[in-house]
Amino acid sequence: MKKQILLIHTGGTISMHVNEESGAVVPDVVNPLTKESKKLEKFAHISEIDAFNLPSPHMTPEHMLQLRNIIQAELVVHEYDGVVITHGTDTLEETAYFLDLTISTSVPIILTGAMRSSNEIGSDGIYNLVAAIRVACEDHAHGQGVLVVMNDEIHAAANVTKTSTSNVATFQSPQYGPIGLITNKNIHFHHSPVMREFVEIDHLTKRVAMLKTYAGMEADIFDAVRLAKYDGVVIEGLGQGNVPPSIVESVENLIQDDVPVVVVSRCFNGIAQGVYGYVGGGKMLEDLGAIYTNGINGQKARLKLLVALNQNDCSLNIAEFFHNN
Ligand SMILES: NC(=O)C[C@H](N)C(=O)O
Repeated sequence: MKKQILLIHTGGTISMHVNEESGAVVPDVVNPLTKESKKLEKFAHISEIDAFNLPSPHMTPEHMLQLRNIIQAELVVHEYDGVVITHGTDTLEETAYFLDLTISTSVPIILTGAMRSSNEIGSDGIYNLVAAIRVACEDHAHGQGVLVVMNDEIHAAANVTKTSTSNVATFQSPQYGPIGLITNKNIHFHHSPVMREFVEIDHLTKRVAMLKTYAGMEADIFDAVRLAKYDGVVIEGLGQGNVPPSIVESVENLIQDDVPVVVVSRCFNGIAQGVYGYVGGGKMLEDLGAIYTNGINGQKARLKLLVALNQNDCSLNIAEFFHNN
């Protein structure tokens, strides 16, 4: 029997075309994917919702929360076997992770997108969408958390990241690899995320800033963040999570103001940790009260801190929440 899939569109290149006069890739008034319904019905019964039509750099955490609310409400009213979301690829990993942290369901939720718009040669949109629908129909996809399906691979939301500006194989999970792959005939899951996290939120009033460190960084940028009264700060540190000595005092000031400071690495791979005891070394920052975490990238650590700061019941200890992942 055909499965029931909820398909939610949010925009992105998968819903755009190249304007022949200007050569620019632009959003369509009518989503080109709506013309593809017949192709999709071969794989599942599809119910469609046009949530947004946004290039993904226009997505905000508020849109992500709206999307989460749509999904929660739909899953209460209908017995869907899976949910597929089309999304721009620039911030797709952020929406995927936000939904992963804030929706508690075993129903598969799959995000997909395209690197080439609907009328470009080698357009990958409809191909990825069909693959995502096939994965959403799979029994093995249940209970795996939010997944990203692109270019014949299945990735867990916490690990996946966009690695190339334009290559169709852009989505990779540097630490752990994909959790499954898709062939013409089959969907192969070969491992599962070991843990799931869930935070109940219904508002986003607290703000989190993220700063990337670099050789010779000066303190004034940090001080501007402190003056702007952000509620939390994520630092993309160097190597294992170290920072230039010039900013140590500013970090200390933030921590003394009770602003949680989470340190990740600007490295593509590996885990930031308090190892070095020199000025600005991770051990020193940890002793000052900076929070280290297990290998999520900066943009995801930022969302995780945002979600933690905006939790409904304040029961979550922020440092523990980061240490556990
Ligand atoms: N391939 C894409 O979808 C990129 C586009 N700029 C977006 O994120 O909306």
